[in-house]
Amino acid sequence: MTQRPAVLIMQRHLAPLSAFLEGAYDVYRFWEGPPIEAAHDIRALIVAGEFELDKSLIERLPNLSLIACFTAGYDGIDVEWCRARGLPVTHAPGVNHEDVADHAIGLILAARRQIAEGDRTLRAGGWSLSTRSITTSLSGQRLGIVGLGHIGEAVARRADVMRMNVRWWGPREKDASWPRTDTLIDLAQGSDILVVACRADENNRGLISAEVIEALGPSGLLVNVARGQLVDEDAVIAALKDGRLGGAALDVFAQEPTEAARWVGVPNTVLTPHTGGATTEAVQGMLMLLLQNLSAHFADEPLKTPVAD
Ligand SMILES: NC(=O)c1ccc[n+]([C@@H]2O[C@H](COP(=O)([O-])OP(=O)(O)OC[C@H]3O[C@@H](n4cnc5c(N)ncnc54)[C@H](O)[C@@H]3O)[C@@H](O)[C@H]2O)c1
Ligand SMILES: O=C(O)[C@H](O)CO
Repeated sequence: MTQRPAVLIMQRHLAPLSAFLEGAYDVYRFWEGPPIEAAHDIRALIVAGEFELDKSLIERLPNLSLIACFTAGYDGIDVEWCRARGLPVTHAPGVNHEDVADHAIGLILAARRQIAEGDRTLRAGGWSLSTRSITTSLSGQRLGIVGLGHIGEAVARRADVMRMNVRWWGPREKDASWPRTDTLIDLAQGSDILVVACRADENNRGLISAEVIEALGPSGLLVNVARGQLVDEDAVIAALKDGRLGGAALDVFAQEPTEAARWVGVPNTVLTPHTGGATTEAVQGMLMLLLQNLSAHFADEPLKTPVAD
């Protein structure tokens, strides 16, 4: 009988994948203890791309031949380093972007129309007939998108229907229906709402800097559905506290899970725990790609969705 390939799942929240892998693979789980005995057998790592992948672990697995990333983002993986060791990396592009775009619009609505705050006020008995909050209309708002990839485009399409005025910025010009600004600062200065939707890598850490936040200004809303490391989070908190930034609606954070205490007393924020792409449907699509990549790899066939660059 030929030996089944062994795979190692790195993060505990990916544990449900075991049930789909065990038919074809010997499955190890990192949180159950480093796979010292099985180190020689492990052929693939299964990872969530937002967590830093420990290079020293990779070096301890002599027969590792694939890094299979369950997620769209792969910022935690040093792809060049892996490539230099002949280790291909796969990910799950083009599967969860519509859900993330829905989430971004949800965050914008929650923040601008005070839906989350209204819910809190009502439940605390704060609804009185003597006052009524007046909120901001989304129609006509200038929406800036940082990174016009799968998510950025899906946000732009939704914003068009909602009669917002869309512009975008990214390092490369591309054929798109929406105008691209010359610089990120131009985009921030000319936006009421700035949605961060780009890939995160070592070159764009802190891209949404204090200067960009300043340019967005006291009535601007910052939305981040991409990665926390793209934003100078300390600068965002400071600007929110002293009114230099109007609001922030965030699904991703510098540290995940973010400390609840970090957000106490930070006004005009709507926060969600990195659930933008977490729908049953998207997860099924991501699982499908993971299984296809693994079986292609072990059959010596071309990978379905390798990291392209
Ligand atoms: N919140 C969530 O649950 C969730 C879900 C999926 C993806 N994400 C994150 O969102 C990112 C984008 O996802 P996608 O599916 O749109 O990926 P994508 O590859 O389709 O698009 C990424 C875009 O970023 C652009 N880009 C690269 N570097 C840039 C820079 N320095 N400045 C501006 N733009 C830049 C690229 O040109 C590309 O258009 C992922 O890499 C991931 O980190 C988050
Ligand atoms: O990149 C993704 O697919 C999501 O952020 C989940 O990690």
